Amino acid sequence: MTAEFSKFINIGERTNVTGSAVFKRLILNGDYETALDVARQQVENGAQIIDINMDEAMLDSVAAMRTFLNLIASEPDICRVPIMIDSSKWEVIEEGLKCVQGKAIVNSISLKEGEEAFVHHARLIKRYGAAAVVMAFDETGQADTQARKVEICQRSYRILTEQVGFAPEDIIFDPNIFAVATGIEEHNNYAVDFIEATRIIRQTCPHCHVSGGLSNISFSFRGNNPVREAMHSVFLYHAIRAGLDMAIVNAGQLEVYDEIPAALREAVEDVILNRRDDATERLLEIAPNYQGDGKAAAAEDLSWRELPVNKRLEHALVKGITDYIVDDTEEARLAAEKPLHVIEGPLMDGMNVVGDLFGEGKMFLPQVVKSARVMKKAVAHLQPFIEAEKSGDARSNGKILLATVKGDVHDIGKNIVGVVLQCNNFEVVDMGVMVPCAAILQKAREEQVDMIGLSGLITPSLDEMVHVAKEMEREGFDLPLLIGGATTSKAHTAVKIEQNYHAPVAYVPNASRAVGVCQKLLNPQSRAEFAQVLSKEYDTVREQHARKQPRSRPVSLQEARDNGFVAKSKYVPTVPAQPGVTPVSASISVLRDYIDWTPFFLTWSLAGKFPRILDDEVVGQQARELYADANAMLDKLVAEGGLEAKGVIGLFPANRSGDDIEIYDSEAREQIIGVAHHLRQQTLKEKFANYCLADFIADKRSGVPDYVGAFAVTAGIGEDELAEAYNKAGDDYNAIMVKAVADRLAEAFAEYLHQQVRKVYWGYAPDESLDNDALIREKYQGIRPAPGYAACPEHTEKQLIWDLLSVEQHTGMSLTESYAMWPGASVSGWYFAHPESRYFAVAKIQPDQVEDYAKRKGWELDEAEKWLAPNLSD
Ligand SMILES: C[S@@+](CC[C@H](N)C(=O)[O-])C[C@H]1O[C@@H](n2cnc3c(N)ncnc32)[C@H](O)[C@@H]1O
Repeated sequence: MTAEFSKFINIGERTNVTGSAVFKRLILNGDYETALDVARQQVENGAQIIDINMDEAMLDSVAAMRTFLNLIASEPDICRVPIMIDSSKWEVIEEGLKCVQGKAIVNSISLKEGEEAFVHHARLIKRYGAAAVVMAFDETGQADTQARKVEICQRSYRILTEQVGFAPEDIIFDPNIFAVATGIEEHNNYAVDFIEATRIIRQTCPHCHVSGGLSNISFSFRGNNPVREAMHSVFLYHAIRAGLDMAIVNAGQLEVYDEIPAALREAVEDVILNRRDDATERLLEIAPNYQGDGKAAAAEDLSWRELPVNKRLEHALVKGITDYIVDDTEEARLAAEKPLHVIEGPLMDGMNVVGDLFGEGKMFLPQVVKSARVMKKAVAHLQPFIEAEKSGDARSNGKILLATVKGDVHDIGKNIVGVVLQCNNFEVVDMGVMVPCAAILQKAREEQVDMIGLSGLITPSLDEMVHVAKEMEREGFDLPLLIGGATTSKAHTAVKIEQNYHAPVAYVPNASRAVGVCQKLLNPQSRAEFAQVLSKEYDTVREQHARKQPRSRPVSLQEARDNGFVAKSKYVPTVPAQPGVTPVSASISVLRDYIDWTPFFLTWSLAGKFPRILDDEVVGQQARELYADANAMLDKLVAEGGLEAKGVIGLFPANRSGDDIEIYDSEAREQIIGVAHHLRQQTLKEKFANYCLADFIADKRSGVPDYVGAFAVTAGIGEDELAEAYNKAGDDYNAIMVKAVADRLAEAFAEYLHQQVRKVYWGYAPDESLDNDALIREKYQGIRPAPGYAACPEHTEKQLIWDLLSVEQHTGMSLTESYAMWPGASVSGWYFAHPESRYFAVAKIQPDQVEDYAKRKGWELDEAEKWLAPNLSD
């Protein structure tokens, strides 16, 4: 169940004029800006694909689709998820396909109008490299029974794969979710028909996907959301097990399966699984009880204290309660033959329950980390007794070495993985951050570990991981290798790492996957089988990668420059009120008001936008607890110190020279004190410019005096020491929490300082008045692009900021050999004041630009290729 649930993809449904009255009104009124917010909110709320539908009689649907998709294309925080172009009109779909830059999904095609039209549309979709939703619909109508659903999908599959040459992994069947409990007897088996058909389709049509529109199932309970949500959860619970791997859902409206009151769950399950003839009547009977706040609030319940000690230990572990753990552990020790038996018995049993619940999606990451804290406390209590008896160590599932690679300092994700593995009885040897390859390999030998896990956040770490894999091969290692971290991906693992090392290499996208992967790789029976699955999967990824058409046509650097950004408005740059370099500091009590909390919850794998996440049906309770813990940590930091925020800014006369920005010592503009080198987008842009950050600064030939700013801030001075102290006390939870909070404070500092720069230090927007929400949405004039991010992806440019601002001297922040910033909780970047300046992605560049960039930087070509690797076409 773990794997099925964690692979399930939810598709956002709000950007659909037929399904959302709000979205329809916005589009009809031409308010595309606010409509974009609807799309953004969905992504922020965890949608992994967004469905866009403009089928409305009053609309020019073709034009509306084009306009909206083009706007989305320039919003990096929206277009990072795939787009599903949803229309019943082919011309709308085709227009959509022309606009979407990444891999699109067409929703939908079917055999409704016969084979010829179906094949024709499929061929066109294939030409665009898109995937397709294929409805279970044929010449005689929409499939309602299991047999018809299966028959139509299998027929479609044969036509698509055999006649059209459609990649099977690009086929998403929609076998029609219809409403149940309608009072019409023939409808009673609809959910079962869907679930069983899904099972057969997934078995008989290899590599295909199955999706559906979830809300249909509960249509007859409109107006009773608790019952609808329960129906959705129960249906998903069974359908996902049968092979449903995506669905159009409102992720915020799902009840946790295990939290559905038992009587309601049973009644709903009777309906969904068609278990009794009177199922509908029984559900109708009890449904009103759950309307409104049918679920009574739980008072603190200490009845678990009455349970036998083993069950109390389990309860404390599952609930993360440390209050009684030492007493309970002691009671268990006195009753046990040996102290070690308490660990191997009730404590491990309890942790297995935690592991299972987490694997099943019934527990969330922060809860698991809290469980680990309880476990550590119990083990710490037992340790002296174990040592006194010299009764040896408890047997673990295996020993895993974890390290953040050389040049990288980020470790929150790695630490979370470490804790989750420990919770599942793996022994973890954590080597920390910036660990050179040789040290990793030496330690692996010394400790005789069973597996090595590498982590990294910034793009240069990808190369370092390739290096480690090659060295493992050269030195004859045979251990499985795990790859994880924000910039790693299955594609990179398949294309760049796996082929360099003969033993299994597994890409682990998040902490919840780590346990399953490690278990499979460490069990001698399943290892070979899993290694085969992995290697097949990587073969497919490599094939797909090789087949992938370039998303858009490249243009020459000259053509790109000819289509550079030209300002629409007449803009006169403002002279900075306080030019030169200014060290700055801020107190944590000020910065906490500028925190953007949404990414904090994501760090802990809770998806949803703040503050709405606090009331979320699924994760709300967890989110509230986590938020309270973070604020308690902030209170403590304010009261006791321990964490310090320091920064420095610089505002300089500057002018553009080609794609470079020359930075001058003074208004005379004679002495260049630094040159910022920028990259230009190099794919064909029909409606937009080929952007380069230098375009936002006046050309030196224009004679217009312009300015650029730079900043570096950290809120991490002291974070490592604080985390270490928590670690020593066995409190992983707060060790991770202090870093997660420091990370938020650093971003808050960047936001706060940028505001001060606009209003005071540079002073080009003295009257700006924006609340924190507007600041987070970047509703202000100007941008602060950060080297390593999409508009300026080349990391070595941070060195110029360090030199111009004497960053190390003013703040203590340093750069590693991969240009990661230390402390980890740090942010740096440039300030641009131009009212039309914006973020964009440089994306893939061509050899002519690489050569030009190398020349400008004074580099050999291979050095340029190394640093620009993520932007080069393979
Ligand atoms: C990563 S978020 C950080 C702010 C967010 N509120 C937070 O607290 O995490 C946005 C920042 O990333 C950087 N950024 C985002 N997109 C970028 C792009 N395309 N190019 C350069 N920098 C970008 C900018 O510094 C921007 O202010």
